[in-house]
Amino acid sequence: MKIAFIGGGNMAAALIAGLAGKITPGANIHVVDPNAVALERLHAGHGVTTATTIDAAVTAAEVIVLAVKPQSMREVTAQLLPLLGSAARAPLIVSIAAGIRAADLSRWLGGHDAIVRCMPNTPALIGMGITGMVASGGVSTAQRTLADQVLQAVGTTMWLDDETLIDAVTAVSGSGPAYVFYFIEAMARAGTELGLTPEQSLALAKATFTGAAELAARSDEPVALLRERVTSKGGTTYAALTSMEQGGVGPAIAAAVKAAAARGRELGDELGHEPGTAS
Ligand SMILES: NC(=O)C1=CN([C@@H]2O[C@H](COP(=O)(O)OP(=O)(O)OC[C@H]3O[C@@H](n4cnc5c(N)ncnc54)[C@H](OP(=O)(O)O)[C@@H]3O)[C@@H](O)[C@H]2O)C=CC1
Ligand SMILES: O=C(O)[C@@H]1CCC=N1
Repeated sequence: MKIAFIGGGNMAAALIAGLAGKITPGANIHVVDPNAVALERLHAGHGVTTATTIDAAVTAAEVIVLAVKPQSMREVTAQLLPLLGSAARAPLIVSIAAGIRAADLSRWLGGHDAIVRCMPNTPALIGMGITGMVASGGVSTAQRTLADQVLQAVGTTMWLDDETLIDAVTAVSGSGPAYVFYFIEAMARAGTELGLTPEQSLALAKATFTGAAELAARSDEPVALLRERVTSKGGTTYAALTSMEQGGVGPAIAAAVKAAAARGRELGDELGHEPGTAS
């Protein structure tokens, strides 16, 4: 299987680390990015082929992953369009960009509608990603299977029928690793303020997240019950959770997740409209 990546930044690097040598040899992965240093790192690490501009090797691939910032997507599709027209067969386009809608991509790509819009996350780097995915009308069964194979190589996949839900996936699991890291940082900082060394505190916070997340993942019981088992009556956890309730932590997290979803929709509106027209 030949896969091309347009954009070789953070998320592409996480996906390539999970894919190269597993689903396909690194030499079958072609990466385009203007940054020669980033390309050299990917080549040295995974044996991928590289180019600084979109070339024929991109359209020779069965799958083209669009992994640029949403703001770069229009420019990239304009560069891709002439090459797509001369490709021997229509490749599957997989977009991982937040906000950008499949209909806009299809329009920018001259009506090409073999598009899977998906939202992975950076734990893909260690094969523990989760990806929400939606297929547009022109995606064949074989191409859907292909997209699933690619994203399953870096974790689990969840197919959705309704593209608008991708903004919710983005808000929960796409951006989610950052919320977890934020929580780990805050807990570790507090532990240091309580007298632990930074190393001790960080190790405790990280191991607690790993252990609790794994316990929740492996358990059939409700997460609320797992939480209650930690919470001894009148004990320390009760004191902490009461403080969180009083501080509005739950609603603040809900508001943060909704802000991410709203930003996804806003990016789609802002970037999807034709220049010079209202969005
Ligand atoms: N980071 C994450 O956790 C996740 C990101 N995503 C999505 O993935 C996409 C990429 O995000 P991320 O990897 O974080 O961003 P990065 O900025 O790290 O990567 C984007 C890369 O694309 C390059 N680029 C810009 N223009 C072009 C072009 N014309 N042709 C080829 N490459 C180009 C950029 O180069 P330069 O920097 O020189 O402009 C950069 O190296 C975004 O759309 C984002 O929404 C989705 C899920 C999770
Ligand atoms: O922050 C962002 O916009 C991207 C999308 C999901 C994770 N990172």
